[in-house]
Amino acid sequence: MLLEIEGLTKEYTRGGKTFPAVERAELSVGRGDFVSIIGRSGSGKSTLLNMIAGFLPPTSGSIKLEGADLYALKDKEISALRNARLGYIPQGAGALSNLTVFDNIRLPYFLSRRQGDASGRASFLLDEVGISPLAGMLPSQLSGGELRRVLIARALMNEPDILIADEPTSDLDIETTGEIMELLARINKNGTTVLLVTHELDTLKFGNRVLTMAAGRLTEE
Ligand SMILES: Nc1ncnc2c1ncn2[C@@H]1O[C@H](COP(=O)(O)OP(=O)(O)OP(=O)(O)O)[C@@H](O)[C@H]1O
Repeated sequence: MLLEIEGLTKEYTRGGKTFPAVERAELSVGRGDFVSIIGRSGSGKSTLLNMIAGFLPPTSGSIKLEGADLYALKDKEISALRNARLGYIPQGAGALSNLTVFDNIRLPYFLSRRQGDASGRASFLLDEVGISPLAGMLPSQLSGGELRRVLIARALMNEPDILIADEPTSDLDIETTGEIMELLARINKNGTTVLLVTHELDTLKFGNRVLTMAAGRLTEE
């Protein structure tokens, strides 16, 4: 199994009270899956994704990537593994404002790997996500949909095993949302596993599995 989540719990303490933002979540994701997780604001979706992406240690439970327990690793090893094997598309903006589109896309490559043709791969990805003419622009010169494409290309730079997207269309209009979702579906068809968090029902049809998050509990339809 590519990704195996067992008994995953994250508790927060606020105002002297401890509560589970994610409670005993179970999820197995195989290669080639396109998994959508839908839930209302505050249901625990970002908390779950942040744990999967290696940013947030769980209170209990485990996350295994091809059998290797993520949080048994040291922080540095988690960062290296994230950079090499997980493509993370953050919510909202997320591109570095002083770098061009091209350099934003190449960035993950220079954070760890030093072999191969980074520029060639970045050019290929620019074309793949349909923004080749924008290579030399700065993020501030792009529309929301174009910026989203930059973040998708950047997440694909190191050929990740799994692409993780946190509400990638929440700030986009209906038409642009459709285009971005079709792009994600095509990337999935080409072999990349996708894990998407959303609160929009319309985006569910693009995946092959749907789970619901409600008050920290994850259930499959
Ligand atoms: N650092 C924190 N400390 C305490 N409580 C937190 C913290 N982060 C999130 N929470 C709470 O945990 C719950 C789950 O939050 P989370 O952000 O995971 O939900 P979400 O489903 O992603 O919401 P949204 O769609 O609005 O981003 C919420 O009640 C939230 O207020």
